[in-house]
Amino acid sequence: MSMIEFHNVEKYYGDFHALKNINLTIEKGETVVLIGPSGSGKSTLIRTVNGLERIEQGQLIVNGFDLADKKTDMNRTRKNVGMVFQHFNLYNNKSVLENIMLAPRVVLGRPEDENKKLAMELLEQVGLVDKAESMPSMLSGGQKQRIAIARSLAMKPQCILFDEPTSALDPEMIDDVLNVMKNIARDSDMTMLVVTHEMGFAREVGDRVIFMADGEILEDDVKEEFFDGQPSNERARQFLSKIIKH
Ligand SMILES: Nc1ncnc2c1ncn2[C@@H]1O[C@H](COP(=O)(O)OP(=O)(O)OP(=O)(O)O)[C@@H](O)[C@H]1O
Repeated sequence: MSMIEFHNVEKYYGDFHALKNINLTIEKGETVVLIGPSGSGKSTLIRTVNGLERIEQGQLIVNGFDLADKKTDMNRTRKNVGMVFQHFNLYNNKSVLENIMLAPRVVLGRPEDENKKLAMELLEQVGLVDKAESMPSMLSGGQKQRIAIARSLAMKPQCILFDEPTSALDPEMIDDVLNVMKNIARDSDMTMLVVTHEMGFAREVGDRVIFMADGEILEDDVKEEFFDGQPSNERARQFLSKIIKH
């Protein structure tokens, strides 16, 4: 069974056609990078995978559950699908440790000692053990994002969605976050779907690169084909030459 399957998916915002005939299969353990110009539908696509956006037509199967089916229990589906946002979305009135422990405690009922042990291990993994008792307001953007990643991992999801995780960060923070993501891609069998403009990340750890424009997927290539060959789509070629130049 694949992790994510889009079959002829359509999504509208009122009259605006945001996703057009999306067909896409992502296998378990794959790291897929989604790129494209602003407004092309990348966020919309990624947000359909954990039900933050509902689809109007077609079929979207995530870990065996059909998200277009109103009877599907979205809470159950979401347990398996983590998400990391551009703006971190930490709970500002809770400590770093509490941010990481909250969902596993409430949603999974994980026992407190086991929950804390895993949270500390994850803090170690993202290099922030010394911040366990800090409040989010005391952290830099890069540190907040690494905590947001640890919080997502604490649910032990099978799939994790990243929506421009480094776009809101100062340049010197970006590598710390990308390195955490690279380690996850290398060391875990988690499926990762990543919207990013960081082509170094895509080249290094992506398995596939998908290019979207105007709500459509115009390219879906293994990364060697995308970067070392030339994307066959003209718009993808232009986009790539523009972002690689900058
Ligand atoms: N809730 C909404 N209501 C109406 N239109 C929306 C809504 N969300 C997104 N859109 C529109 O859908 C289109 C796709 O938006 P989306 O955020 O998915 O693009 P994107 O490729 O992620 O862009 P960016 O790189 O700028 O984040 C845009 O034209 C946007 O204005």
